[in-house]
Amino acid sequence: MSGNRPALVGITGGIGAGKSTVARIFKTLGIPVYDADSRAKWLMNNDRELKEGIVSLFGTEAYDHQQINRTHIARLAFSDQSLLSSLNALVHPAVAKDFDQWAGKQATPYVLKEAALLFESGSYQSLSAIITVTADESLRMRRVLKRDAHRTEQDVKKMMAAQWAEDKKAARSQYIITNDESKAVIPQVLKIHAQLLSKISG
Ligand SMILES: CC(C)(COP(=O)(O)OP(=O)(O)OC[C@H]1O[C@@H](n2cnc3c(N)ncnc32)[C@H](O)[C@@H]1O)[C@@H](O)C(=O)NCCC(=O)NCCS
Ligand SMILES: Nc1ncnc2c1ncn2[C@@H]1O[C@H](COP(=O)(O)OP(=O)(O)OP(=O)(O)O)[C@@H](O)[C@H]1O
Repeated sequence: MSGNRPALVGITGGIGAGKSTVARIFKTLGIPVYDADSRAKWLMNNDRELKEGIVSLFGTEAYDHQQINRTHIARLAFSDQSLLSSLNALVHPAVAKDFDQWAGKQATPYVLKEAALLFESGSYQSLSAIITVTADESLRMRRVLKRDAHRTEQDVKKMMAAQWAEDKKAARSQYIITNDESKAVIPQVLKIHAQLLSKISG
């Protein structure tokens, strides 16, 4: 993990695990964070080629006043595995390219790519290390239902079914952060931050 560009570190975890919450702590340490969910949406709203691909998959209803219709796309994609794979095949390469450009502009020892699907999308292969944030499924479900009033338990179950199980992600990760409210999170972040800095400088 050396060179002029920052080392690329992924932070992942299932829906509701607390990736964004943990990533915010890294941000307070000065580490730039690329938020794949929100960049994906920005690209889906602004990249002409991507927009055309999405309309061809989901129809003109995919956009409402030039903005992606998230409810429409989520309802269809999370109920149809092949449609979800086609959506992923359009969006993930665009996000990978955007991340690469973004990372090239950062000047810190490492940057974080925050994404729910680092393993599933294969993008882990271009990263030096992966941090997985874990919490059990029932806690994740409770958190998401509390955070996202528009989602039902059924909606969240479908999203979970489209993601790898946490233990499978954790087994392939270099660092694990337990975010199940049994263990303080900040000390775990500080330890990993120090380990990453030492690995990069050494
Ligand atoms: C279906 C969409 C429009 C729903 O938008 P919405 O604002 O309701 O949800 P949001 O994007 O915030 O996602 C919430 C969570 O759902 C899960 N999720 C999102 N996309 C996917 C996916 N393709 N497969 C599995 N889980 C997913 C993640 O845990 C994510 O953090 C949106 O999630 C989307 O476009 N997904 C496909 C693109 C993608 O894979 N984005 C993820 C980052 S690359
Ligand atoms: N340790 C914690 N204690 C209490 N609430 C928490 C904790 N960690 C996360 N949360 C809450 O749980 C919800 C989910 O967390 P967060 O949005 O960080 O998860 P995420 O993994 O980024 O989810 P998604 O995959 O949906 O983007 C948020 O409302 C957040 O405030």
